[in-house]
Amino acid sequence: PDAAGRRAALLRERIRFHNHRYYVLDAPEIPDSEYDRLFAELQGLEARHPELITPDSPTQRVGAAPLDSFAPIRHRVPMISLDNAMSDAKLVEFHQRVIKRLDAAGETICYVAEPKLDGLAINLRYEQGMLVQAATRGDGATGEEVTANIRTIQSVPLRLRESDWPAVVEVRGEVYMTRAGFERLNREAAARGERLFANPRNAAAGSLRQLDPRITATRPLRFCCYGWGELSHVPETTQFAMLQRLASWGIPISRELRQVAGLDGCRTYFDALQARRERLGYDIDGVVFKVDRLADQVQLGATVRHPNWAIARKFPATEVLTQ
Ligand SMILES: NC(=O)n1nc(-c2ccco2)nc1N
Repeated sequence: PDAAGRRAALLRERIRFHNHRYYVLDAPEIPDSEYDRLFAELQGLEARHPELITPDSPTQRVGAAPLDSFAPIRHRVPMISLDNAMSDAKLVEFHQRVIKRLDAAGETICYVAEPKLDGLAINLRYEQGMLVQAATRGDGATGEEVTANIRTIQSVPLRLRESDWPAVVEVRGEVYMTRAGFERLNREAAARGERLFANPRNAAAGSLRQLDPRITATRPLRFCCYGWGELSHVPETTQFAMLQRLASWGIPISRELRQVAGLDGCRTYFDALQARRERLGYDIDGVVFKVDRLADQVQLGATVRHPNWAIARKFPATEVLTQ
């Protein structure tokens, strides 16, 4: 490609790097003014040479035409939901079932622990490293295609970093809104005399359900990965290592992700997150524990409704007193 093509490719790569630093790592390396200059230069170059525009260009995040409806998408791997443990006794029962099914009496099971985000579950499909499709969970078997809306979320990479990813990578995670983003959104809606959202989860769901991606683009949505769907091959042997790999490809994962040892490790993590619940900056309704070894997950399998290798240890419902 000629000089303009090379310059466009360089700008895309540098803007993608700085987007990752800012939106995924929350650790920008350059001031906003320099970022804006790079972005404006790429926009100018693409305006003069439209043939240089690529689907993964950072300028292609805001969709144009609104849709009439969302297309149905059948999940290659069903998106099943977590079973809930509403008490410590139920967590003990879950752990004892794991021990029994793995015939692991006397062994210490390693679990992966993370906050249970209160948003909505999404599947992101990447082919050859490019984001090609995004779908809601729906009923677990069939969801709705929301690709244009998901592309407006800055923390969702349009193209995976590195090049050691499998040909097909389906990323699963939660689209959510921080409390600060939710409160700013409602302040702006109130100033315009519009209806307010009841909570961040409804605001996130409502923003993704917009047929016009230009509206979604104005909403402060975030994405956090917690797992995966179809993978052409699985390059790691544990849940924790697999999530670190997804993070190396530019996918945001929870900074609260931890490996914990056995039932006591789960209890300690649960108590710690419950104590910090109000200071996280985003709504969680519990913590999730998953058996770390993928071979154990396969051996434990799943029922029609839930995996046998994961549990959501929920917080007691808080009494919300409506004024
Ligand atoms: N909502 C949430 O934070 N989830 N949901 C899962 C999940 C759902 C099915 C398997 O894993 N994991 C986490 N952290």
